[in-house]
Amino acid sequence: MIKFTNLMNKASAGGATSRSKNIVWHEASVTRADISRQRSHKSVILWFTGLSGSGKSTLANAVNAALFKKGFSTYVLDGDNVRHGLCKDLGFSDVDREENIRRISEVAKLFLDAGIIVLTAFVSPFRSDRNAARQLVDKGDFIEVFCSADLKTCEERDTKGLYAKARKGEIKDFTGISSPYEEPDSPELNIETGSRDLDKCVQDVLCKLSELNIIEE
Ligand SMILES: Nc1ncnc2c1ncn2[C@@H]1O[C@H](COP(=O)(O)OS(=O)(=O)O)[C@@H](OP(=O)(O)O)[C@H]1O
Ligand SMILES: Nc1ncnc2c1ncn2[C@@H]1O[C@H](COP(=O)(O)OP(=O)(O)O)[C@@H](O)[C@H]1O
Repeated sequence: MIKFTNLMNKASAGGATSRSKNIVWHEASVTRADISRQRSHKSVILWFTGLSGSGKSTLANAVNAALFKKGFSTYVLDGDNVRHGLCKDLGFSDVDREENIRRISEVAKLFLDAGIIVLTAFVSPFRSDRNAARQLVDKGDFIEVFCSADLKTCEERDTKGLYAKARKGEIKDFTGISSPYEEPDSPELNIETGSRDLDKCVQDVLCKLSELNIIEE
């Protein structure tokens, strides 16, 4: 299924560009490189994507705890939480999801500039939106972590009872049921969160960070 892009939305995006024409970029006096040197680690965006119930929040928070314990500066941006504040005006139509991911991508980029390892846990079902997030930052700054758990497993877990509601038609546009999930083509990490032990999944992520010289084990 192809994502429906609202033409009105595109038109207002053009308006935003013209509104910002008198705005001048101000260079920071403390740079990301300065922060990185002081903290002895690089910053990066770890972008967890997958179906509801695939294990994004669990894995992102477990990786966060492991990194925090080692003394790294980290932060988790979680879909459910962000939708209580910054994105509380958004629903789950294709257009709203696109705007949700656009805002989160910009916020994640700010965390990157602040020298923080930022872990985002959003369904982010559309390839184009995830690729747009990737394009916002330099090569190597964006690590896509596909939480790979099939629909059957996620539905059996149904930790929030949302699949049952979606099957009964009580929630519309539910990912995997009545709204598509487009799997990543070539994520930096493909983790079998449907079948692999959580501890092993955490190790997979830490190994990747070490291999990429983001952290030193
Ligand atoms: N229609 C529909 N589709 C998918 N998910 C739904 C929906 N309605 C509510 N929820 C709950 O909202 C969480 C997903 O929010 P996200 O911001 O991650 O979604 S998205 O990236 O904008 O697609 C998602 O959280 P997770 O289960 O942690 O993925 C659900 O709890
Ligand atoms: N390897 C794993 N990684 C992450 N979650 C797992 C794993 N194995 C089992 N789970 C379980 O799957 C459920 C996933 O829920 P959650 O993290 O809220 O998913 P999501 O954020 O993708 O909706 C949790 O109950 C978690 O304990």
